[in-house]
Amino acid sequence: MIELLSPQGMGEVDRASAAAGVSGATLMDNAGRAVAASAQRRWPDARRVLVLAGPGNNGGDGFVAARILAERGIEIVVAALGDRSALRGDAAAAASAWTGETRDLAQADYAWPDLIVDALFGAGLSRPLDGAAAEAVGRVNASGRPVLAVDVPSGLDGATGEALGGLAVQAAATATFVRLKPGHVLLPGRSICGPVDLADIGTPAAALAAAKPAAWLNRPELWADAVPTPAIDAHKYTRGHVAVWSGPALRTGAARLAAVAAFRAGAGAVTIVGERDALQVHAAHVTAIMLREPGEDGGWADILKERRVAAVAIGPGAGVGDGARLALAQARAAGCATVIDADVFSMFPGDPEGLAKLIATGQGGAALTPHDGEFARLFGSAAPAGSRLERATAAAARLGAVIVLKGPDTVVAAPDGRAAIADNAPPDLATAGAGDVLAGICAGLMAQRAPAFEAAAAAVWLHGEAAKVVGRGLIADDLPAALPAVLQRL
Ligand SMILES: NC(=O)C1=CN([C@@H]2O[C@H](COP(=O)(O)OP(=O)(O)OC[C@H]3O[C@@H](n4cnc5c(N)ncnc54)[C@H](O)[C@@H]3O)[C@@H](O)[C@H]2O)[C@@H](O)CC1
Ligand SMILES: [K+]
Repeated sequence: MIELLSPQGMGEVDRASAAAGVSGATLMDNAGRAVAASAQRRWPDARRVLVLAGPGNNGGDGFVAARILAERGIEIVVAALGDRSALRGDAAAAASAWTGETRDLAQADYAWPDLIVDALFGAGLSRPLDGAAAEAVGRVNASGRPVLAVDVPSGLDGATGEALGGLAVQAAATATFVRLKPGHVLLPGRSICGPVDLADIGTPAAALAAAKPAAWLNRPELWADAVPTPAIDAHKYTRGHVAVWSGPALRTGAARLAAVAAFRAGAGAVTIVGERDALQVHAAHVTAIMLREPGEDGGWADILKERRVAAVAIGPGAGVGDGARLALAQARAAGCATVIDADVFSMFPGDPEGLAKLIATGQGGAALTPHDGEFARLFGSAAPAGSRLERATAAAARLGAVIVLKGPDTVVAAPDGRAAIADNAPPDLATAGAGDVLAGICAGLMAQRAPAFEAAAAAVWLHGEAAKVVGRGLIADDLPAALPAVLQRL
């Protein structure tokens, strides 16, 4: 499992390393060597390297990398921010061990190098860049030279993936240590970092053991054990029955996309429930999917109970009428796992507590799948602040449900604080109906008894992989049909 550690957590690990017998100087030496290795692996032909060294330990890593690369015959100039005598501790020692050319940052020649190593600021960045640092970053970005960033590109907040004050070095690659940070994965950070090399720098296991991950990268190792494969004696209802609530006749597409996706994700049976005129439209499109009127068989609540519905998807094309609201309440009361999307968020504008109360009436797992706009609508003026990771985590705790904050870096967060960030969604997924498919996959997995967090994380990953199978020209209708190829690979 790929853990993400906050920059603050990383600092604690570094301090615990010293207590466990591995000094900061050793870690810095290993970090600088890792930077030199990345530089030579990625830019084997670089003969002239400009190292920008800042006033803290990130700069210290830069001085070590400068020394190692110079020992290997590469021409190095270090351009340092601030006075060398102001350096402290390990960074001061690393700077003293560097005997080659050093100039003031303002004197750096950006036309000279084949490669720039950015060791201005790392985890210690505490405010937007200004003055000489800001000017240097502007010149680096205008230089057209490739940049290898040390730990994080200077200006980028490793916790949030945001450039503080909107200014950060644009790296061609980033060399980081021990663990990825959320800012390497969340956008725009992921784009600002380029590909990230992760190096072990000899951190003792005891120092890492106490570190609580800020999140995980959304990969199958995180949820594969919780996503079932059908048992040999399975029949359609034991595999899991999904009911999808449909809106009116002229808005049936979203519910149908969700229903087909739930089926492809492994539900044994899928029923679309809606008014007769809507079902007539569905009937022209679906075959194995069952169609029921909410009034039939004694009503929606009875369908849920008698047909042993395990999971309900409600929201895609649902409309905001009383019918959908009642259907949601009855799904919760019936103990169904519930995926809540789209129109449901418009039923509770600025009233997340109202939705939380309704969710709490049932025992089934619940996953909410808003995009940023729906998230804002649901939370109104009391929306949680911070990065997408922080907002999703806070929202999950407030709602007592899993939150899937959709976007190119979808965050899945659980009320207990676990979170997963996806980095596998191609831009082709920015297409109408893709969210309905995601809700359906999630419901299909929850119907198979996957817990809400694992089901949601798996759904997000499968959705991204299915989109990659289709590639350019993708429309949402293609996604369910691409799922078998992805499921086969698991
Ligand atoms: N033992 C350790 O702690 C290790 C740390 N490592 C490196 O150390 C880095 C963290 O070092 P530090 O905590 O010293 O932090 P940084 O080197 O990122 O920067 C800290 C310094 O910059 C100043 N500063 C912060 N924001 C500023 C701004 N906007 N403008 C001007 N000055 C600003 C701070 O006051 C401080 O002097 C990591 O990113 C990593 O590269 C590695 O050497 C591995 C071991
Ligand atoms: K840096």
